[in-house]
Amino acid sequence: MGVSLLTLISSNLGYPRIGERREWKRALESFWNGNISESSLEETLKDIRLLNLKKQKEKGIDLIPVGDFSLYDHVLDTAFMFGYIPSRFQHMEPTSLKTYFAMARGSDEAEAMEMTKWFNTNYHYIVPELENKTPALVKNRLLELFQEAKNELNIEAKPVLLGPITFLKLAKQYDQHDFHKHLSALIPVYVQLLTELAQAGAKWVQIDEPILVQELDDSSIPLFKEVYDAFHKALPSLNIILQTYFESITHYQEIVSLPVAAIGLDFVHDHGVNLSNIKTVGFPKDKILAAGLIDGRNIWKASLVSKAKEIDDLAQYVDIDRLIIQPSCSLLHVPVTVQNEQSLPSILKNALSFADEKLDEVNELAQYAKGKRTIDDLKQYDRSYTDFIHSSFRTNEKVQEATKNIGAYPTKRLDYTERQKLHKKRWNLPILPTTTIGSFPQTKEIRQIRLKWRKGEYTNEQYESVINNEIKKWIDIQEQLGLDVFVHGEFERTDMVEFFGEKLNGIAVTNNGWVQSYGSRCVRPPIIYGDVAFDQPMTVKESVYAQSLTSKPVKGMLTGPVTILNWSFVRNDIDRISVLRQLALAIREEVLALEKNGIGMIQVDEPALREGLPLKQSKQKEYIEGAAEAFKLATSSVRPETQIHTHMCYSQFEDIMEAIDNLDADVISIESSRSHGELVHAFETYQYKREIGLGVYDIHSPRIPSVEEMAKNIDRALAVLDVRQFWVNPDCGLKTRSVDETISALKVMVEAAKTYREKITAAQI
Ligand SMILES: CN1c2c(nc(N)[nH]c2=O)NC[C@@H]1CNc1ccc(C(=O)N[C@@H](CCC(=O)N[C@@H](CCC(=O)N[C@@H](CCC(=O)O)C(=O)O)C(=O)O)C(=O)O)cc1
Ligand SMILES: N[C@@H](CCS)C(=O)O
Ligand SMILES: [Zn+2]
Repeated sequence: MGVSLLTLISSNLGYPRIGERREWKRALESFWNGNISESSLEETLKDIRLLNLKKQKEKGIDLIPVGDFSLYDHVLDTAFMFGYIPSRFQHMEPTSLKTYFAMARGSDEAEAMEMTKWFNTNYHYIVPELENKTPALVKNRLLELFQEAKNELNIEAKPVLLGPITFLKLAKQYDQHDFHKHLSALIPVYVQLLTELAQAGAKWVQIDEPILVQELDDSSIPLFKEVYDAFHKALPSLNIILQTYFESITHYQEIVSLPVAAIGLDFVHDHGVNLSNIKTVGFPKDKILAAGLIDGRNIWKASLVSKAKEIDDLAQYVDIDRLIIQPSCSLLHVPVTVQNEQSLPSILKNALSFADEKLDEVNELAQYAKGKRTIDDLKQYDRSYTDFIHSSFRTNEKVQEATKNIGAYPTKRLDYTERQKLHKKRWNLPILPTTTIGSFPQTKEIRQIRLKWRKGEYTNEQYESVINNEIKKWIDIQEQLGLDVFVHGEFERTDMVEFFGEKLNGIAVTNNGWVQSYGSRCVRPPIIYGDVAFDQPMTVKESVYAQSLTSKPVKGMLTGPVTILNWSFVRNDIDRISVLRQLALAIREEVLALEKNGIGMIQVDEPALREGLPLKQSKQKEYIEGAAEAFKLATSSVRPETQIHTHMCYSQFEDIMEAIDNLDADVISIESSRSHGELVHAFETYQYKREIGLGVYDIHSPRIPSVEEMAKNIDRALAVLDVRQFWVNPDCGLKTRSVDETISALKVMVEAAKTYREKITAAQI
């Protein structure tokens, strides 16, 4: 250690994989569809990877990451590289792309691995399954990527890899008591990997241990010591950056004392705690501080003047030549560049900073730290954001007034058990009612017609008639399938959040602000830039039309306020709870409009509720209360006869059962099949009394599950839930599936429910 940086000063933690125009997604999907060969895929991906590296170099970044690029997910890459291939894929070739994609997406023979949220983000990772395997360095992909950067672009890159403790903490299919055994097996494999990198000339390696920002118990700390002592002992001259992000680290003193060259801390999302620790405890003189100063999670321009002051502040505790300036986390969570946005008002556009612009900000600050920029220079940069903040087009006084008087909106409904009686009488559904989550396939044809409509090549009437035809087609399909509660199919929506972002006042949407969500799937998070207000009904037309076609109940389908908040880029000049309340009041109006127009079941989706949970337990209660308040604000104004549904997916719910109960929804559907029944255990201890559908099949995989598989999932659920409270539904919406896959899988689902009903009726006789 004791490294001196000399001229080195700026770094990046990770760059978006998807390409400026989602070239990455298109290549992957073409390969999966059999339209391009493996070598053609590799070639396109290499081009994207090199372009990304080149851009970062041109932006003056000194430490450019490699290994952040992935063909699907970086956690899966880590598992794959170390040979953690679940037994159900063991018959496949361990290094082939086919095996890798089968693990991620499932195959005809084997279910996909579980996918869940990456900390508190809308990015999803594949959960490693250890199954008592002994790890080995099957293929050193980091070495290949390091050499590629060196040979092709003469870049001495910084390999980035997930640290062993975070990797194991995120993994499953092993006994927690064996944690240390698995860690001991992994350490030499990491050492081998690092040794090969060092031998190839790598001077810097970034090891991500984001688990350090969670409230780890004291017993975890010696594990970090064991790991990083081992790395240091084996490779004393390799500069390891121990990188954390998304919050402040716990056990500050112990962590900054670990034998690594640099500690990477987030100074944006740490609530001031990292800085305060530096000030009160100090920062080791022999270490480098990799300071995450530019927000990697939001899209507003930074105030470089304020950031420069933060650097000055840090420089009182850490020598300026021991500072690395960098974003707070990987830029995977923001779109590539503002340059390609043509439709935003210029005052808003000028206030935005995506990945490329953030790297410019990092570079500007690095120049400042080197004495090559003055505060006056930085003031120029800050002007456009200041203009935006002070502009009046963002303000809606009526909305501000309403949120100040939030107590005036009652949130208490008639008791759930009383409501349930009314609902049973109103709909008289069979036991184990079958339904779906909302969306049906968004086919290429629908998307292309939407594109034409947006370009003015289709009139509003033509577009609406296409959507209505789809609705009608799928109402008929649902009748034929024999489902009990229908949906209209969400064909008019690009995305469940973006759609509402487009319709509500105070929110802007982008043309090209894509961010990877899972696999090749991307989202364009809306930008909440001003006071949010309901303008006019957003979903009534389609729901009413669908309901007019059938005597079965059709669920109205909305996205809840918490999810809109968590899946958007949110203004940072007022607190999030105020924005949440504004959203809740806007959705409340839509709920009332649906009810007024005869829709009796209204589903308000909150899949992002768990995701917004603060990483620190101490802050979770406040968030949960705010989220429940917002959901109730949005949904409680309806008559007792109206049934409120909600839906959640992609998360662990075991620890928030009470919070889910507190939403006071009548029916909830939760994703559960991909976690192979783990959620079901929560109901052994938590007495959940409301109606509930635990997803009986995984919608991410093209595979059609058998009646037996679905029946197994129903069995599992009914072991802990009363048959009268259970609904049968898929895990999530079906927008990503093909028409054939959807119909085939739903046929099986309805058959599984019917078989079960008959079994129960026979048993009762
Ligand atoms: C439930 N999920 C969601 C999350 N976050 C959200 N914001 N929304 C969600 O639904 N987080 C958790 C999960 C993640 N799940 C998904 C599932 C599916 C997708 C997905 O399919 N994304 C699409 C993009 C969707 C979209 O906006 N489509 C536009 C078309 C845009 C486009 O590509 N246009 C083309 C022309 C049309 C064509 O040829 O296809 C073009 O411009 O060139 C639309 O429908 O109009 C994706 O493609 O990745 C995401 C998250
Ligand atoms: N209603 C939405 C929920 C996704 S989480 C859908 O079905 O796509
Ligand atoms: Zn879902």
